[in-house]
Amino acid sequence: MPQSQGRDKTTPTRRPAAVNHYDALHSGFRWQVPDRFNMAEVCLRRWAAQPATAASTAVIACAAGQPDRHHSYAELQDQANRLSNALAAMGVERGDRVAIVLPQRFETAVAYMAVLQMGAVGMPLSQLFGPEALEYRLHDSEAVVAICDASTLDAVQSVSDACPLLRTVVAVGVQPARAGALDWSAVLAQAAPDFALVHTLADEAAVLIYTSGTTGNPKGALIPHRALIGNLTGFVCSQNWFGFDPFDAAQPSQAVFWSPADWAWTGGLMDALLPTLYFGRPIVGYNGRFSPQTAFELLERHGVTHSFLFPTALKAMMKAFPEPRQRYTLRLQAIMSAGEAVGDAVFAYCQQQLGVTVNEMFGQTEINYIVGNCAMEWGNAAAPGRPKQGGTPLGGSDPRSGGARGRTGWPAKPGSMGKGYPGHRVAVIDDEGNECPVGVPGDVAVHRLDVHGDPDPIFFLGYWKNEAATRAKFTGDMASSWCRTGDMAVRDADGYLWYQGRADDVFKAAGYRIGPGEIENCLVKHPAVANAAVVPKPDAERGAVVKAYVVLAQEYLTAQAGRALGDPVFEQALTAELQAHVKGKLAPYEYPKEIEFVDALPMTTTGKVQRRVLRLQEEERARARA
Ligand SMILES: Nc1ncnc2c1ncn2[C@@H]1O[C@H](COP(=O)(O)OP(=O)(O)OP(=O)(O)O)[C@@H](O)[C@H]1O
Repeated sequence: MPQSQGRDKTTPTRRPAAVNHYDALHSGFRWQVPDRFNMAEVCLRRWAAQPATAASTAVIACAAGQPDRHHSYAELQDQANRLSNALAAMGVERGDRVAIVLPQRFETAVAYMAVLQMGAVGMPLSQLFGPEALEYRLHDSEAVVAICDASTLDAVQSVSDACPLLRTVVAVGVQPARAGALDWSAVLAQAAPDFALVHTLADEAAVLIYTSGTTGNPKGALIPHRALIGNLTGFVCSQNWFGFDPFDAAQPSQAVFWSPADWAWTGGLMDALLPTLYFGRPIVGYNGRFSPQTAFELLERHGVTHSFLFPTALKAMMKAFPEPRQRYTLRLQAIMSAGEAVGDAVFAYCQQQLGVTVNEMFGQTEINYIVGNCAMEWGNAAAPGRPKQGGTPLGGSDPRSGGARGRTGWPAKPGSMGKGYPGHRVAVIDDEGNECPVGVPGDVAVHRLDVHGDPDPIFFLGYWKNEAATRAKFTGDMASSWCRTGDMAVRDADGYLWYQGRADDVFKAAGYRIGPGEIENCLVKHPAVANAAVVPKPDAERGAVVKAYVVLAQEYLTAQAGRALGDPVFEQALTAELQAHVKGKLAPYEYPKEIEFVDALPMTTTGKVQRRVLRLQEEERARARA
């Protein structure tokens, strides 16, 4: 699997002439987006319909202290059909929002497939959300049904009165059944096992995903079915992403996928769960808390070959297990990382300690998979344990044909987030919407039309009930203009983008533009530092000075023999050491004039540092000082 008979004709299959470099990949690529397209058709129905693939594993469900459970594509389809029928009986119609408030478990995959195949709109909500966050999203989205489990039922029920349109709550695995909630097993047992998929328009809404709220109030981004097609060049261009040519029936894959990214987040849903099912492979779903040890245990136990590991997870793994292969046997072939800048410390760790060139990706909920590296070097002997690969479906020389070996994509530059993936016209633009010259920072933007003038399918449909915010995202007419990401980058002479920070996080100190990412990355390279966040501290003379909030690595603290945080001598010495460390590596004006040691940084549920919270704290403190 995947088999040729299961291959859908809707995805980017065109092979340009054999080429060996980025420009040709880019210009040779044409989108093929059908009028009608449903994510559940390509992620599930085509596999479940074929005897050869129906019995293969779709989800490996794991939870601490419980045996692993393998669920096949056939089982996934059967359960999804039953749930679709049940939801229809509850009055759910095409276009209605269904909240899926579940962790990584088999039923979560069932819920998405059921909702998608009936043309309703899935709304992922994290199990980590408290009542306030849930109420905001359930109310704003006007969801009619919420599907929960024991980890989320109380919180959802506590706000259901405040969400008058929420008619039904379904509870997975909650025994005894709770008043006011329908029991999942009973609901599915009573429902019919056949369901006819709704052939949605490619442009029709599939999921409503609220952004993580790193920079402000979360906005609901409405994502159409076609966005999965838009993501595909990213998936297949990512370095050895699926470890096989997904369009080559003669090369069955052994790829196994796992990501700690919550399936309720764009990264977990659109970059892990759905693409794994799209390629007919098994995904490990771990229902439990992330820890570096759990991560390595899962990678080893399931022989995970492909993982989306966001930078916060990788940093924690790097600090806890600097040499993991001394303890764990890993089969990793590909790591994608996104959500925050990867930085060269983590990049080096992946290459040297995990044996994989990390493929950094950049995107956002609204336009998900737009920039990245494509470091495929077919027949690359430097990558231990990596099987021989097929050619990229987007073109490129194929080593099996005896043609030229070497790069088919574009190699990763450590610290850079890569180039625009084929099919997406990506640029760095200024305030007026003009492309910035090489080396000049600007806003990363994607054009609605690709290099051929065809609409790029990756785009969201707009923000839910927020036309003003939708319009503000574009430089002009929504159908034919640039869409700003709100993230700053510079482009180098080779066309690689170097992340500078969110427009909101970049600040000026003593007249210099400071992008926090570079300084944070430098701090994390010091063995004492587990994580860091850099923000401006208001300063009467210089406007602002660079301030770093630092979380120390547990291993470092343990080795300090009695010296600890709170001891001013220890803190002063360490501050001076960290300042010298940054001064030795970056521009003189970039070193943090002030360092504050903290136990933890404010994070979103998706594992991103909320610099905004720290910045506001600094502003408040400055007001109090004045
Ligand atoms: N490779 C990367 N390097 C640096 N930052 C990245 C990278 N990939 C993604 N990001 C950051 O993540 C953002 C996308 O995250 P997401 O869509 O989850 O919402 P959010 O921006 O965190 O939430 P909100 O819009 O509510 O503040 C990007 O805009 C960018 O700031």
